[in-house]
Amino acid sequence: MFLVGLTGGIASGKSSVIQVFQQLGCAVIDVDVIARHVVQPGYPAHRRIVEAFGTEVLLENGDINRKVLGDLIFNQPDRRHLLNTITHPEIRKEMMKETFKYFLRGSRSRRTQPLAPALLTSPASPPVVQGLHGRGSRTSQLLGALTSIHVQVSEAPPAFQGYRYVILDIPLLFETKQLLKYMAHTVVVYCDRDTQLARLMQRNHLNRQDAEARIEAQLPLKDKARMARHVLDNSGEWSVTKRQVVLLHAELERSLEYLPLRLGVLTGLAGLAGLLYLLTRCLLPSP
Ligand SMILES: Nc1ncnc2c1ncn2[C@@H]1O[C@H](COP(=O)(O)OP(=O)(O)OP(=O)(O)O)[C@@H](O)[C@H]1O
Repeated sequence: MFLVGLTGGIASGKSSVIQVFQQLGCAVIDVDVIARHVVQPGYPAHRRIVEAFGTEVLLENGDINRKVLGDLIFNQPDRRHLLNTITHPEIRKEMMKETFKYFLRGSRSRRTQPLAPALLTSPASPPVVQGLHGRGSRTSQLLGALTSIHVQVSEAPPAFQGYRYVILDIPLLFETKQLLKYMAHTVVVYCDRDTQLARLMQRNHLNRQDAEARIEAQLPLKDKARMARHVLDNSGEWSVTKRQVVLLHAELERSLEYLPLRLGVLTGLAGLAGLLYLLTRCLLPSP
């Protein structure tokens, strides 16, 4: 199994893309959900945050008041660093736990493939995607090859159990960089700025100025796209984005990067079984 970090910008389409991966049967971990989970009352990070920042960061029900905490660390690098040193190890631990659960669970990806057939029967020929760094022409070639790739996705023999890769949805993957080293692949859900602005204004009912301020507060999406190994260009029609997701899923499924960990675990288990066998033979009296 290997990890795939997925990120993007505000309203660039991350949640929409994640939904497609889920429909394809992929394992997805939302790191934002984990970050909220580990600071709940009763967890070590909650206690340490209260020790470090005082009870004024608490709501009446004992939950962390994220707004107050956010204001406290705003423009305060030392305090932000302190908060990160409290939360990041807990987030990492939880993330690894969730990943391990997926490692143990069987794959649903061979059984649930509702999206790909729908895409294949779509009568519309896919428009050319104008991606970054000349990706547009390559993307359209790949889109043309979708049919053969789909066959590989859906008809691959059930030669393995467990997920080959897990997607981690990490909004600040490139900003904090903390989790980058664990990712075998990085994916950015990109869309051009005008489209991002229009979608953000529409979705959040914002005026242009407020929407622009929110976009400006983030690392530019173009920079994130340059740092990523894969870019899903969501500037165009949704059907085009869905096809890109199917292609990327097929590429990741074909990758052999899942093998080292699986072989390592299998070798470890075999070694353990051998050891137990030898111990039993030595300790039990022979008949
Ligand atoms: N290709 C598309 N065509 C039209 N609308 C789209 C497309 N992709 C996404 N949208 C719309 O744009 C909005 C933003 O998408 P989405 O919520 O998936 O983005 P996000 O990156 O998860 O946003 P955030 O991080 O701000 O929560 C939504 O209203 C969604 O329906």
